Amino acid sequence: MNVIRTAIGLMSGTSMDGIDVALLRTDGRGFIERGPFLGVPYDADFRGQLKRALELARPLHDRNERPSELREIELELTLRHAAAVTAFLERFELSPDAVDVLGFHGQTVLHRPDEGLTIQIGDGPELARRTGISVVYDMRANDMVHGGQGAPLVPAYHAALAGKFQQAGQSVCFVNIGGISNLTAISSDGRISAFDSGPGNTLIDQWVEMQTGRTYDPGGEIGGRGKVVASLAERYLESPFFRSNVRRSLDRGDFAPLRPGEASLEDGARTLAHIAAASIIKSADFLPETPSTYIVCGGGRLNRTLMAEFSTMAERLGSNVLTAEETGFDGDAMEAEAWAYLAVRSLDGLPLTFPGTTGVGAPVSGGVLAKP
Ligand SMILES: Nc1ncnc2c1ncn2[C@@H]1O[C@H](COP(=O)(O)OP(=O)(O)OP(=O)(O)O)[C@@H](O)[C@H]1O
Ligand SMILES: CC(=O)N[C@H]1[C@@H]2OC[C@@H](O2)[C@@H](O)[C@@H]1O[C@H](C)C(=O)O
Repeated sequence: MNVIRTAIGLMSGTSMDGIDVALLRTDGRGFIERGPFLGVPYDADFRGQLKRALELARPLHDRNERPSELREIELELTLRHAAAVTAFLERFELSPDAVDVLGFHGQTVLHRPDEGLTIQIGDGPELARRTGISVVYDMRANDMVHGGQGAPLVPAYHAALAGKFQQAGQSVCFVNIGGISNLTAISSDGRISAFDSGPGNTLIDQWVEMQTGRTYDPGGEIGGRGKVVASLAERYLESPFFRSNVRRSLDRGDFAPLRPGEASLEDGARTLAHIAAASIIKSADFLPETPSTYIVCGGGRLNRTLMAEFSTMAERLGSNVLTAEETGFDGDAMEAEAWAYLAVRSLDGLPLTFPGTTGVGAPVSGGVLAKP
């Protein structure tokens, strides 16, 4: 009999906009009962500390190494996650005793799959002590030890959600448009193909923040007033990343930001939205079949300019584009839900990654358990 557990997933992603908190009741297999979600934004000062953490991590070669300043940021990140859990429990009137496990992603500060190196800061034992709840953390490392890319990990959860579409004989592709975008395609006969597909919001965010101080393009309104600069789009879309047969997982800094003066604010935002959309379509060429339906989650689904570009390109190829909400999901919550799901799978020693998701040689579990 599979044990159903109550799990809370904690995701702090490459956009560094805050902590996503989501509750799931699941057996880590086919039983999934989604619970509430809470987004806890970071203030500008801590976002600055996280960006500093990326700089501090750059010279590292050992995933456990923590120079003192990086260790301080890691502790602050951990305390903020503990506070987010407390706020979540209070908001939804839940006792810590009602929660079996926290799935704790932490913050990726360095990701070099070619070197078999990925570093997420976040102190799992400290989070367990602070919350009184068991924590599964460090879920990417074991995949890399076994030759995988260490990312993406949400595909195991997407595959569990796709069941209702498979029954209809449809091929469906989940698209997470986060800082980086990633795809999980489930073919009509159930085969999973997943990989990072290119820059998502991160180039748009960096461009808008550099020009206006705002951290993103709300609704894609700025881009909506611009036009695509073809020469800039070609520069990004000609990247070897889109031609390689090896699907590499990406780090936030793998695509250089636009430089000041290369375009007007509006044209730059529009061009980068176009690049984010075109990246998905170009990467989808590596899927075994063109998806009948794309289901878009992640913050990028709220950029109407990006979504209009993507819908036009996808529909030209005969695919339908829906947002997570149009298919009964919560596009903001899915990554945190996935981390709750993966934490339960980790407790049962079930695989988190597969040859079709990270390129790992064989299905492998992962994660480290810290008890309070
Ligand atoms: N209302 C909005 N309009 C336009 N864009 C938005 C809106 N809300 C969020 N975004 C975009 O979504 C981003 C956050 O998305 P999300 O939380 O999915 O990224 P992430 O999880 O940090 O990234 P990753 O999945 O790469 O780790 C923001 O940085 C912003 O670019
Ligand atoms: C190393 C790392 O943190 N990668 C992230 C990033 O953000 C999106 C994409 O690249 C994805 O591969 C991954 O996160 C999601 C949650 C994943 O592992 O599925």
